[in-house]
Amino acid sequence: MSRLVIVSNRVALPDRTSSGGLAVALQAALEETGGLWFGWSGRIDEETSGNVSEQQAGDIQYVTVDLSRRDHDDYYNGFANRTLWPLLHFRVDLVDYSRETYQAYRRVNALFADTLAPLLRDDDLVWIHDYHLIPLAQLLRQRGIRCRLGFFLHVPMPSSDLLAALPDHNRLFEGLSSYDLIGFQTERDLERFQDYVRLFGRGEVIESGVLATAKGHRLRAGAFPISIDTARIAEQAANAVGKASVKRLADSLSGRLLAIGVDRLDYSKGLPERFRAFGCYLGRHWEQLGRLTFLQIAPVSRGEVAEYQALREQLERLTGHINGEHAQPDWTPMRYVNRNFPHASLTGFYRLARVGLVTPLRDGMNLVAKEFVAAQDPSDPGVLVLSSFAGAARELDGALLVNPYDLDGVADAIAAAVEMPMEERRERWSSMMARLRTHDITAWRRGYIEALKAA
Ligand SMILES: O=P(O)(O)OC[C@H]1O[C@H](O[C@H]2O[C@H](CO)[C@@H](O)[C@H](O)[C@H]2O)[C@H](O)[C@@H](O)[C@@H]1O
Ligand SMILES: O=c1ccn([C@@H]2O[C@H](COP(=O)(O)OP(=O)(O)O)[C@@H](O)[C@H]2O)c(=O)[nH]1
Repeated sequence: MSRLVIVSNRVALPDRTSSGGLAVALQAALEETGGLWFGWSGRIDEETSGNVSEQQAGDIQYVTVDLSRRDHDDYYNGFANRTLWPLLHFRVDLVDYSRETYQAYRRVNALFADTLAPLLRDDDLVWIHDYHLIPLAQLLRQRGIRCRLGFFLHVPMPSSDLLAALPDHNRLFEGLSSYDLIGFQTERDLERFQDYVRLFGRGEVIESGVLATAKGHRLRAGAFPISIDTARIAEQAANAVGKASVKRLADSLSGRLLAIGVDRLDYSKGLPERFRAFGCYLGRHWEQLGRLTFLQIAPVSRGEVAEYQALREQLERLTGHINGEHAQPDWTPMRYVNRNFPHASLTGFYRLARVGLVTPLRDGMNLVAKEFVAAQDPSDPGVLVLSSFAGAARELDGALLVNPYDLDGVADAIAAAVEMPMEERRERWSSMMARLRTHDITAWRRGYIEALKAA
């Protein structure tokens, strides 16, 4: 059997906590098969990049590389998170491009290729993840690597006119043609990629999912919606009811209903809009005043990047403003927490909630939406209010779908969730849960790996 080698910038090392969906999902996938996980150590060396560390946990071998302060600033904070991240989330207005950070991006990809190449065997299946590592396959091929190389994009693929705004976009996206298979979160992302290949890559779409590049190279692409370990989340949530942190939250509600949001503190998640929509709900639905408390968990993410710092300040102001306007002596409508919680508590929090608020402006998938559903009590499930701009909206048909820019619409959806009769809540939840039971993390991994073997 081939060994699975996963490569990603973010690695969920056994001794670290991280709150991104990629790390959570890949950890679950590797636990089933074992294999090698290669990527950044999460450590910054003041002097140089390239110090390699190894550790083993169960059947998973971790090999990671430290980055220098300069590479971390220019590759991770810079080109990955100030150029590609906003571009791929349709935020051309926030794109900050410089040749210097692009050079650093290529330099770190070359470092990854140099370190990884000697570890690879011919029959390995190498699965490379996300926008940090687009050029890696080309660089590995240049180093004589012949094994199968797959790529998965966790974030959205925007329309080709937006991609074309990136200087040197042809050179960057041409790198994708060295992969045997390119995976996207949704069919819509795949369609937009195919448009780009036709319009700007001078390639051809032979049939859906089979492309010919300008140089005549054939490659495959497909939609593989990522998912969660549904059974494990459901079990964790049921067990979490007895946990002290969950009991404390339940007691603190004093009989009121709970609405919950769980997101990295990122502008793609639509948090200012969500906070304002909650303020709108308090104003528009005064008949429900005092019935619902909103808890937003938002661990700080990419905190060295200016746009993320500005967002944090904006959310602090908004929370103060909304609470100041609507709080009563014995009730604060909004709780805002910048801490990272383990799944053992988080799943219990989801289960306590009547309303799950997942309203990103754009999101590749959004695993929180799926976790919220899987964590519910089948006899008394909560209601998911979900942005139609999250990849998850394509699958979770029992959610109340909203446009996150329509604050009144989101406010009305919150009110509808509060009033929704038990029978309708159960119906909506059952159809979503049925989907998540069959399309779980194992189905995602198997679906992709089978397609990579066949490519
Ligand atoms: O590694 P970080 O910079 O701390 O960021 C965390 C991750 O954020 C993004 O996650 C995406 O992947 C999820 C799983 O497929 C998906 O549900 C979500 O919609 C995406 O935003 C990013 O793409 C990852 O590379 C980061 O590790
Ligand atoms: O305090 C937290 C906040 C988030 N998460 C996890 O981080 C992931 C977030 O993934 P999602 O796809 O929703 O968004 P991303 O952060 O990857 O953009 C989910 O598994 C969450 O349960 C967590 O473990 N603790």
